[in-house]
Amino acid sequence: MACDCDYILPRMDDWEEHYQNCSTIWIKDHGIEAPKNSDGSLQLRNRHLSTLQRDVLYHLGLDTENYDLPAMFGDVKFVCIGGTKHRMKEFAKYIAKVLNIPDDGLPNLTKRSHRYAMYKVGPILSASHGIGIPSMTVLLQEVIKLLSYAKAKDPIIFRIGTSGGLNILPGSVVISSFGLNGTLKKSYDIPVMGKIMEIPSIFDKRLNQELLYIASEEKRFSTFSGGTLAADDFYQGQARLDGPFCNYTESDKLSFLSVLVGLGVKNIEMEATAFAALTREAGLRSADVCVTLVNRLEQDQVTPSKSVLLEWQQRPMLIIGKYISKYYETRYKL
Ligand SMILES: O=P(O)(O)O[C@@H]1C[C@H](O)[C@@H](CO)O1
Ligand SMILES: O=c1cc[nH]c(=O)[nH]1
Repeated sequence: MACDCDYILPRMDDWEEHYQNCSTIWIKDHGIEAPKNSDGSLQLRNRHLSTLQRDVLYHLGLDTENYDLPAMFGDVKFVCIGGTKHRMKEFAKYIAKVLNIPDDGLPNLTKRSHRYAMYKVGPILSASHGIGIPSMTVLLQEVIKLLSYAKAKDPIIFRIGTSGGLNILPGSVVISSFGLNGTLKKSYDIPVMGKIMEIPSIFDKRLNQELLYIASEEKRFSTFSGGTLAADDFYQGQARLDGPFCNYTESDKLSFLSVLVGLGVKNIEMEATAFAALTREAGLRSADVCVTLVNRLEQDQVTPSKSVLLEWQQRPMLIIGKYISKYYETRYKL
């Protein structure tokens, strides 16, 4: 198939075929080669793992000896993660309806660990990750190992989250094009043995554009593509004035937020950098799709009612649900 990497929007029908066949897409989007096996399963680049007789995925409550991971998870094509157990169960129920798959009561597959929640509906895995980068990366790294051991083929992973918006109407959705850390760098910086390891935090451009295209059909709310500040804190880390500590002024806050706007940042949450960085390192295509709960240029507190918040949290689910059903429609011509 001829390579035509610059198309995105008009030819949605052959996207999957194109991804499978065009080896330059990943490199174009990420600047590195995807570490994948020839069958599309993830290749773990850690030679120490081969010395383990069994690998215990401690926080998932699963391991490679007592569970047949290829039989349990080998068919996974899409993984969706998000902060809360409730949201991820709702997503599992929603996607079961969209794909017309019985949901078998949705047992929590991580119940032996009591840490996160994970549900499986056909080829879709839905897992909660808690708040912030450390909690999310533990879940994500164990899911990456799980997908690799299961030999899942070319999986795609989404985060469906909530955030504070910058200059956009609350209830709008942002699909992150890059993650910015608290020092305004496009990287996930993690101390490893006394030194900072920096990993770029740029999202897959093509997936971002496809999701934006799909979201543009939705008329009840607006969706934007833009940068996302991944703060290490909900309060001072996000320039809020309503935390228990604060030694800056409202004008400091507003000038910081306008610096962010000038850098193309559309929203603030607490995971985007690490999510972009680790999925890119793993060769996993990913997108971070978050609804905004508040316009941070106007207020700090999250004040909408519970029912409004729950309705807004369904918006990223709608976009991802449409993407997934489009994937199966185009593949199986449903
Ligand atoms: O996926 P969620 O809604 O948990 O993402 C954001 C970022 C933090 O984890 C949390 C803070 O309220 O919400
Ligand atoms: O303002 C917000 C709202 C949700 N989540 C965040 O991290 N920040």
